[in-house]
Amino acid sequence: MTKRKIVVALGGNAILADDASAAAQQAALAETAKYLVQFVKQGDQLIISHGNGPQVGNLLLQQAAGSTAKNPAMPLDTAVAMTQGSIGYWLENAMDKALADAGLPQDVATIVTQVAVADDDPAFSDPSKPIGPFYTSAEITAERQAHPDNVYVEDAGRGYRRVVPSPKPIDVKEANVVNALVDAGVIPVAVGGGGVPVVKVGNQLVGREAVIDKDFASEKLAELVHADLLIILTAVDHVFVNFNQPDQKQLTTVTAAELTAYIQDDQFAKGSMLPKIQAALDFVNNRPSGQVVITSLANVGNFLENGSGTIIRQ
Ligand SMILES: Nc1ncnc2c1ncn2[C@@H]1O[C@H](COP(=O)(O)OP(=O)(O)O)[C@@H](O)[C@H]1O
Ligand SMILES: NC(=O)OP(=O)(O)O
Repeated sequence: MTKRKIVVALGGNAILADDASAAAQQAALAETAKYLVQFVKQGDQLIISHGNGPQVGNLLLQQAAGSTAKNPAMPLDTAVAMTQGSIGYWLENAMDKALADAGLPQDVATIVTQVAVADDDPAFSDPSKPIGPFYTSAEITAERQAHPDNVYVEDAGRGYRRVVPSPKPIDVKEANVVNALVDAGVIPVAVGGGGVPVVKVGNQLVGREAVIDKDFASEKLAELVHADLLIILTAVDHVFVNFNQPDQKQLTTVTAAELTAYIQDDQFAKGSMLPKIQAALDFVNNRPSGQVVITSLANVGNFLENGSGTIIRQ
């Protein structure tokens, strides 16, 4: 069997459900790693990416709470890098154990990844990426008073959440490093939290306070490393049309043209499934030999056995 190069993007539930403690997130990743090792077992070359919305928002709150003149809070770009480090550590640690349990020799290495964005991206003046915890309507007034510069929005009936700018990724600075690691048989963890947003000023990359969508960043990386497959793991086994309606229908294999028609028909929720679909379209349009799979961690075994999941191709 030929080796496939796969970028796998981990959704929120792969790391954090309700309990934001380090122990609970590590326990979730220990389970996640067992699923990911199934790809390695069958010979695929993996590159792992992950989100950081809850974690980076929590980190900013911790920074603000302990901030003094001698111990200042770090800016958002640095906080994104910090979550790449913490989640990367948890992932390496969990994957090391799962690989050893399966008798596999691969090493795992986290790359602190810088992702280029455009300074004139309209997202900088229109914050949309939810980060950190949910607030009730009773809590949000105090939160707004404590942090008057922050923007908060109501999130689909689930409470209020801080939102920050989320510019589109243009380039991944460390893409060649990621590929070199893959060629050396290492499993890289890269573009964590969408990557650290940077803009180029002369020869200097300068951080920008934003959180890039991890599905868009994973797509860009998949393009740049010439991946065969982009797998977006989330909470659902399939993408649906008429989602949550009595006549909902799961999508199995779907073409870019069909997906575009479904977008025009408003089938995918903004801020949840829509960015995944847009990332999928970008990948198959920019890399016509590539495919995208959207499914859940729990369904990985079925995907490997019989192709279960939503498969998107040109
Ligand atoms: N058409 C759709 N088909 C499937 N899921 C959908 C659809 N529209 C919205 N969703 C929701 O989108 C969620 C995935 O988005 P989100 O939770 O933001 O992703 P992540 O796993 O990256 O955190 C699914 O769990 C599902 O509840
Ligand atoms: N950076 C990012 O997209 O994180 P989430 O997937 O956790 O929202």
